[in-house]
Amino acid sequence: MARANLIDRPKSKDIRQLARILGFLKPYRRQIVTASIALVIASGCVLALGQGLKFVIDRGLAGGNTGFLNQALGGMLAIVVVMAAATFVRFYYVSWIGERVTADIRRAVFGHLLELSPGFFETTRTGEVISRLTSDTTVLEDAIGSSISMALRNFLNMLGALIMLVVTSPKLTGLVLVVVPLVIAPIVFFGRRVRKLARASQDRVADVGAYIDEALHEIRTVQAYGHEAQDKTLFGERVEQVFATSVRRIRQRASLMAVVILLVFGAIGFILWVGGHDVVEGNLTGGQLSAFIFYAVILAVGVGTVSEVIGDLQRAAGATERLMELLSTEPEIAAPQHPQALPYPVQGVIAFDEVLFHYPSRPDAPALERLSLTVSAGEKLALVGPSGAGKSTVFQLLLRYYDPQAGSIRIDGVDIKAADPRIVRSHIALVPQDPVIFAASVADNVRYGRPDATEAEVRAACEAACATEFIDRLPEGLNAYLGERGVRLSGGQRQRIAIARAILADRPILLLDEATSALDAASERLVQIALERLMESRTTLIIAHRFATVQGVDRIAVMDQGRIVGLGTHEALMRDNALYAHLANLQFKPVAT
Ligand SMILES: Nc1ncnc2c1ncn2[C@@H]1O[C@H](COP(=O)(O)OP(=O)(O)OP(=O)(O)O)[C@@H](O)[C@H]1O
Repeated sequence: MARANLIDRPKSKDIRQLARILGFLKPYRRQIVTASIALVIASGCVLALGQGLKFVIDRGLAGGNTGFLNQALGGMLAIVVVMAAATFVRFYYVSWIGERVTADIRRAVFGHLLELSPGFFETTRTGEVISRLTSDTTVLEDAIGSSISMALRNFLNMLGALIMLVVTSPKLTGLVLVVVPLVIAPIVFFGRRVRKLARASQDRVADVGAYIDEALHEIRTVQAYGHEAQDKTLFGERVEQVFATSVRRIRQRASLMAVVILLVFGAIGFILWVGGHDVVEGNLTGGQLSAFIFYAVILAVGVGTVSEVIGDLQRAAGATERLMELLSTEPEIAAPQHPQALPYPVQGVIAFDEVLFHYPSRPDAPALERLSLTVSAGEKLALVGPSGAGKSTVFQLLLRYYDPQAGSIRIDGVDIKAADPRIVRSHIALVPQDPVIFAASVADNVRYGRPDATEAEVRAACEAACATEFIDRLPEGLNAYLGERGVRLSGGQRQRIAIARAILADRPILLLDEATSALDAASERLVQIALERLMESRTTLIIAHRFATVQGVDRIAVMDQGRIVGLGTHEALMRDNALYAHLANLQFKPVAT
């Protein structure tokens, strides 16, 4: 699929990709301007310090004039105070912008993901999407909140320092321009190797983590098969790999430090030597030479930093591209420009007319083959059929997760393709086969479809769903926390919560995918009562697995290979429809009493 390729495509390292976040920066113009002003002031102060240094040495020290010395030091102190204040403002605002924009991007991407049709998630690995939302945004946060500003700051410093160097001594500047690259190149080279090895170390550590996770998770199997000794050996090998990789990194790092010291001090010494001759010969003052060294160091630090953060910016460019790609994915199912309204109130008449549909990933296997079916308002219709007949697909299309390739689906006479999918869905309640329970309280789970419902309404819905019986026994009743995926509830209890949710949502159309899992007799009976209450006066489509259900509905549609092959009451179909009779004997569980 095209979308899957899109996800797997290697990402560019082109820094221009970063321009795509400009839209997110726009609302924060004021902060950006403030930070930029602070940045320029701080840079100016750094450069002014060099002049202060010159002044102190030439006028104060060399001149033996303590008055000048006091003045010069006072001036330098003032510059330092301004620089500290400007640095505070710059750091605060730049970091603030980084965090703010990351938060905005996270919200925008997540909000957008929720709008995408289920088809997108079938062809995209969820892990990949999660990683984009978490780690890619963190990479961006680092870039906006530090790397970009570091690059800008050092660039400004470099530029200023270069100008000051030329002003101070054009001859020495020529020398510096030759020496700085010679000093920086090996530092950058070793720096890259160290970083690469650091990443390798992290990967090895991740291997160790994964191994621990597996072994401890499966500790029962490990012990049952007496696998401890092998695990110790295998784990030991991984740990040693981490050690070996780290040692390589440490060696590089130690060399890097030695090289830095040698080169930097060597270069300073060399310039001092050349400049010293100039001072002796009277071409340069001591202060000028000191200022010169000062600016040369700033220039070198600037070059080093910029070349280092370029790697970060490239990473950020890749992250930006991945995030913006998600943002620019168009939902396949969207409301038309002028959506048609459903009549008010919605009666719940459903009509499938010659619907032909195949899933996007399986173009050669139609899931529905020219299916036609009409369900009148308030009718209860059961869908039965062998696995893969297309029963769930009927639900998916009615909820407009996909559009059919041919034919139409209407609700109260309105083609759902012409309506806003959100409005269509707002008239449909879904009770899936495996009820979805969110990690929240009972009340919040029931309120899911109607967040503004009062506590009394929630309780009434729970009562109608025969759920108060167990809810009241939970330590905090309606406010009890249900744990991730509702692990603290039994199957029958989860179903009743899902039913309460649908009762509270109170929508004219109900889609019910009956659970296949066996419940104990008492639970089964309660679920049955709850379901009957839920179905009352609603148009209901049920994927039925229970005998009590097919007996209680108005009509049953028998599906096979995407078609309807029988339609009628249980008795009539038992008599006339061989497939139904066969399925009924095989599938329907007897009613529990
Ligand atoms: N997301 C999907 N992508 C591709 N094919 C799918 C998808 N979902 C279902 N199908 C295919 O479409 C056909 C109809 O599936 P559907 O889930 O509607 O059957 P069903 O009658 O509900 O089956 P069951 O009772 O086992 O749930 C099957 O051949 C199935 O393999």
